[in-house]
Amino acid sequence: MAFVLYALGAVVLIVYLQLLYTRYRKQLSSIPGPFIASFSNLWKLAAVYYEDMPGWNMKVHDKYGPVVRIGPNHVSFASPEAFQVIHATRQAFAKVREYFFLHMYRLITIYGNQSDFYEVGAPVYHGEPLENLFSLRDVQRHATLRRNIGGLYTKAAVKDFEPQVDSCIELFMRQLADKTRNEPAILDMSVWLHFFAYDCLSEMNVSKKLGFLERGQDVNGTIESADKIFFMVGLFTQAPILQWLLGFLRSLVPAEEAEPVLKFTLSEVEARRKSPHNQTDMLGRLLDLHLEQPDKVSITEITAAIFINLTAGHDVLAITIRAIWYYLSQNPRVLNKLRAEIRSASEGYSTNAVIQETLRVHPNTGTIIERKAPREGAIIDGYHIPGGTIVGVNAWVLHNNKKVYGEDSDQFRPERWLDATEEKVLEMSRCLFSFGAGTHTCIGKNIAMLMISKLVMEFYRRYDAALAHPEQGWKVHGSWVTKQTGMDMVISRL
Ligand code: HEM
Repeated sequence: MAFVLYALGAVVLIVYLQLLYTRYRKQLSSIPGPFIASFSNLWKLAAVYYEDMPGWNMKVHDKYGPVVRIGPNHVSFASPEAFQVIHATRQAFAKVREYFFLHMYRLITIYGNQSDFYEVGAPVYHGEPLENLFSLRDVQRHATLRRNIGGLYTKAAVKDFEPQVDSCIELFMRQLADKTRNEPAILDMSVWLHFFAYDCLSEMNVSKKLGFLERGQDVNGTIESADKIFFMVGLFTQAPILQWLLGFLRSLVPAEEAEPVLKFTLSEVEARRKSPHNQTDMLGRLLDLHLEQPDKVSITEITAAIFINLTAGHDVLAITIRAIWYYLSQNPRVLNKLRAEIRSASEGYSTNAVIQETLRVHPNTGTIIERKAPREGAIIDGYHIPGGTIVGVNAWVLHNNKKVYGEDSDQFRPERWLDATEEKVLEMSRCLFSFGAGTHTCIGKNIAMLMISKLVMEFYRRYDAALAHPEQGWKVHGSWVTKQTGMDMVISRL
């Protein structure tokens, strides 16, 4: 009995000392923020659990200023200057990767203050993480892979994928024509636009649609299971002990069983290697590169690239497309301008402004994008940040900066991109964080822009979309990603 009491006492003492150490950790204790965040990850966990991280993150910056401690070892920054230092320059900070001792440390403590966010981007396949551009935290390996395959993602290169995009738009338009044959139809566009994004991405990567548009439903629950993974990852990566638990749970089921997209990718790569044919899609291009220079890209890297293209791309694409539909339905003035441009078949300048402004008002990531302060530490916005601290900027916070975007930064106004001076446009573009920044800028940006601009032009040439229940608005799930649901819209022919 006495032994149990001693043991309990020891645990309580360790936890108490741990709390004190975490709360008053040298240098971070002077950074303002919610009290609970100074010694636990509960603030971050709750913000994600209640699906309002963008709102909570903006509020704490309004309350505490441009530098806020949002976790024991996590600091959120708001200023464009901090954004440049942490994310956007050549010397920007690295993605989070743990040192061995810290890894051990977080396993034995419930307050562990490091997280290894990007670990989750690589499913463990045959005992090894399937490392890809998103998950790679080794700066050198990331740079080499990006150099080797980056040529396939340039604006010029992705133009070759136009036939795939056209075939998906055609199918989508056929479905809409069918549904609106006799009268306007009410469709949940949060779902239909996701079907388009996913089918189109799959067609571009492996010349195969997943069947969402054809059948008008979430085939094999693929989107539902992706949603669950995104939610779990968003939540569990907020606290190290949960992240460890997530890793453990994931290790119980073979990755290709738990992640249908991995299973699909593996079978597509294998089938194409067995019977190669000249397919103008991303897989074909990657295999050509492998045949020409096998040392440049391995089959494992090709598999990983297709896997991450499909998983990293569909959800964020759908988020941007939904936001365009939503904001256009709320802003007839902008929609009329856009239509006039579409009718006159002009350059697409205001289409770009609409897309740009949508990416600004509704960024796809809802949390800070985590980076690690270098070993020697850094001075950011007047604070000395010790090495190893997790730092980052939340796009929702940055995009609401009134000095950069004006007093009406909370309004959807694409004209801000058209009327501003060249200098101002440059400043606003430099702070646009929706596609990430620096060496980790989204490699799929040109693919996304091609798909989005073509769909916008085709849809609004033929249809109108108005919220069926404008008083309800939509539901934004502000977690790691900022997915929207509940977008019943009346679709009518023009
Ligand atoms: C509107 C659509 C998209 C948005 C807003 C978007 C956003 C982002 C963001 C914010 C990052 C940086 C993440 C970080 O640093 O943690 C990123 C990286 C990435 N994205 Fe996208 N993305 C989009 C579409 C796509 C598509 C279509 C693909 C694939 C074809 C793709 C593939 C990737 C990959 C592979 C990375 C990792 C790049 C690297 O670190 O080198 N994305 N994306």
